[in-house]
Amino acid sequence: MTLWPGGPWLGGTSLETTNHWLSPLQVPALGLHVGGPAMLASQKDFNNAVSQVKLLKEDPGNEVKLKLYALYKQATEGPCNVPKPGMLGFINKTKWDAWNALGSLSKEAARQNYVDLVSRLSASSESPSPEAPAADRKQPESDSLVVTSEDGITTIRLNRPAKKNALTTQMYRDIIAALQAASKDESAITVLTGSGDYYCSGNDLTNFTHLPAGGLEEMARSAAALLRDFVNCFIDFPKPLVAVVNGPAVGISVTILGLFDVVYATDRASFHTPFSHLGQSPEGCSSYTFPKIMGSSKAAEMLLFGKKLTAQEACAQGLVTEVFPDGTFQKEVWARLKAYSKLPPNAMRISKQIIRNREKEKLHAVNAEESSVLRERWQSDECMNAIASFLSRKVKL
Ligand SMILES: CCCCCC/C=C/C(=O)SCCNC(=O)CCNC(=O)[C@H](O)C(C)(C)COP(=O)(O)OP(=O)(O)OC[C@H]1O[C@@H](n2cnc3c(N)ncnc32)[C@H](O)[C@@H]1OP(=O)(O)O
Repeated sequence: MTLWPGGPWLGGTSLETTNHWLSPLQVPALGLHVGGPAMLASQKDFNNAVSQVKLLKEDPGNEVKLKLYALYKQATEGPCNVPKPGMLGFINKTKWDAWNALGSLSKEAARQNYVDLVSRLSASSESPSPEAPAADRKQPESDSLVVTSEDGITTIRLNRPAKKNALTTQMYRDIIAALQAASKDESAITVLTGSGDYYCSGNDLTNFTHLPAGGLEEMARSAAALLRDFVNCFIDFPKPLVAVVNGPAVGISVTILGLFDVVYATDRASFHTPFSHLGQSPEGCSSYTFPKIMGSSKAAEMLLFGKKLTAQEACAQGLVTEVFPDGTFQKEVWARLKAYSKLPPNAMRISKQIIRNREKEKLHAVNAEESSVLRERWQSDECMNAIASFLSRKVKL
């Protein structure tokens, strides 16, 4: 919805009664000037600003347009003096509210505030956008992650195919940075996928071999903190997040799927969470999301006994949205995502917000608990022995 559908931003309005709930003293809280006439803009400055506003390259958004409207009315007509529109005149009522909220701000101060606001808008529309597509922003520290932005989709690609896209500590950090950037860029949808035949083989087990000066205890502490930050980014990610599961998925790459909005998988994919085999315990909020998604006994079979699911089974249990034949997987999935990326981005964000907000507090609490349990597990003999077995090539999952 736009507040000025099809018309000029500063279109007129017919309004009724006054209702001042925002006093002039509260106006500075909105970043508005209430100072004396000595520092105020001239009528000419104001007229220039009115012309300049029509030349802005970018639509400043409804909130700013509303502020501009209110200041313009205050500067040209003084305090709101027209009747408040009825409930059905929603747009006019919103505009009236904005004007009326300026209370008894003087015409001169309103003029100055209008000029200041337009000058800030002009400056920011001329400088490069801070929300450039991810492809134009700082790339990850290593080649193991590739971030691109195209057709309204930011794609975060795990790119370590020789190691089945196992996640190094640097990759966790780079994914965090990529998600933070994607949450602010211009794309409508964000995708996580993998290069090569695997989606991801989970945590790189050699992460546990780089012991810091503080020893095992310090390693476990810092890994738990990183894990918690990593999962928090998925919990809080504000846009539609889609997993394009291009092959088998193991460990944390499976558990975080419960935090994605949509999961598309090739029929070659499998889903494996061998935590008990590794002397570890679930993470990625799966101890909460999996029982919710698939029921407690199916979740237990995966999370306690490490049952590996085929793509079809994962789909039947609700972890995967849809399975595609491997031969047409990429073509079908990207065509669909391109179409979805054309949907109104704000509507998608808001819908996600409504769905996620109800759960956010719980998810953060679960993440904190899972990370702290793992911190202990990583220092256990069971875990150390399992990792040593993998690294000495005795065990493959
Ligand atoms: C900040 C810390 C947060 C921690 C969060 C907690 C996360 C928990 C988990 O994710 S638990 C799951 C951990 N993952 C695994 O246990 C998988 C281990 N890998 C395997 O079992 C197998 O490699 C396989 C089944 C994934 C694939 O088998 P295969 O097709 O036979 O390939 P290779 O084994 O020959 O693998 C090729 C190459 O990649 C190396 N590699 C694969 N996965 C990992 C891994 N997870 N960690 C380290 N290295 C991995 C493998 O060693 C081979 O390397 P090489 O060619 O021999 O140098």
